[in-house]
Amino acid sequence: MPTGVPIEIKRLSKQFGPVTAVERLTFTVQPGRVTGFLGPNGAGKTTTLRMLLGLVRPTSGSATFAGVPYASLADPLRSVGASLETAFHPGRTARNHLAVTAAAAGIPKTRVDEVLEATGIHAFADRRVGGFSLGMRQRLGLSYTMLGDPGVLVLDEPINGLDPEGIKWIRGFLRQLAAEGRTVLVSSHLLSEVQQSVDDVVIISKGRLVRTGTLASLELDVAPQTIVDSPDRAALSAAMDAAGLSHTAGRNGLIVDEPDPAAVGHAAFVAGVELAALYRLRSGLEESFLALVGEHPEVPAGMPSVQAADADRPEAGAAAEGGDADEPGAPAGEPAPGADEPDGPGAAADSDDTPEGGER
Ligand SMILES: Nc1ncnc2c1ncn2[C@@H]1O[C@H](COP(=O)(O)OP(=O)(O)OP(=O)(O)O)[C@@H](O)[C@H]1O
Repeated sequence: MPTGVPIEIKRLSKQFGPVTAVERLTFTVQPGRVTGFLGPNGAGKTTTLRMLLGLVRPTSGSATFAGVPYASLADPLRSVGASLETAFHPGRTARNHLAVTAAAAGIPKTRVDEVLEATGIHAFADRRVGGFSLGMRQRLGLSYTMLGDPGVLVLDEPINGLDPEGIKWIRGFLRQLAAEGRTVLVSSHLLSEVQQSVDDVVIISKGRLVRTGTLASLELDVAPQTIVDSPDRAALSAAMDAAGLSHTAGRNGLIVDEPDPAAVGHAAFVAGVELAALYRLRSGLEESFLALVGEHPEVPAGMPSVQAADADRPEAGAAAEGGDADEPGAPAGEPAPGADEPDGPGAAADSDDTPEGGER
């Protein structure tokens, strides 16, 4: 069974002329786990992966497999399977594509059928790729990455385009690869897309690292807040101030940085303020992610923001109207808790190389 090695990104930067695509990125991807490499469009994911695979020269820093750059790997196809930039000719069959690559890499022909079986497209092996759906192409891309039975998999948006059944399948597939001890790095611009597949996350925004850690640690970060309202909001605000509870004004009341509605209710009670609503507001993981990458979902005024914020049921005795969630993007949205600053200002890694032309 192939064993994975860590992917090590160290102070990696890439400058394209005036555009800083990646800036001093440092993180490690561990074997035996599925890691989500996340960030909105344009965050620098593809550029990072291209540097990792030796397709783009870094301006500074390094991207290696246990210290070895891709270009120096003794047997790249058997070490690293990558779905980046795999273009399939529409007129050729799936089997033909894989057979050609296998022959060139000295991989036995029998492996072609094995990977087609493993990715569930064996029945379509002799069909032309031009007729494949996006989901079938994704599976073919995965077959390709698996040809050399590599210990490391680098998959660019592999879930994009899959139907619900395909999504369910790939979750199990990725988990199995990690359980076998492989290193599995999966990029996506949506946390919700990979949330059920990944153990760890690396989140980037504008080329910079904003967060690494386990998915569970990100979940813990989703700090609930309390919504409280009163016929006399000014008095309520003063009551919160008096109790030392920081808050901001929302559409449905005050948003208080306190997870326990009882504490908020008590503060109002002490000040003799009548309440009209009191309930807990809990943001979802996706909102936490959006806040981290600086993209707050907008919800039109008056619309229940069900997808933007998942308000807990109003607490007993509260007069909340239908558990209407308040402001979207509710977590305080510290842009980078745990952000890794790999080096200080003026570090050598800051130096800008001359950008190469013609890349991409
Ligand atoms: N060859 C290039 N020349 C100039 N700018 C580039 C080049 N490649 C990428 N960029 C810029 O670098 C930034 C990061 O792009 P990149 O494609 O790495 O982001 P991404 O996170 O992969 O986004 P997406 O999911 O949309 O591909 C963007 O501003 C992009 O326009």
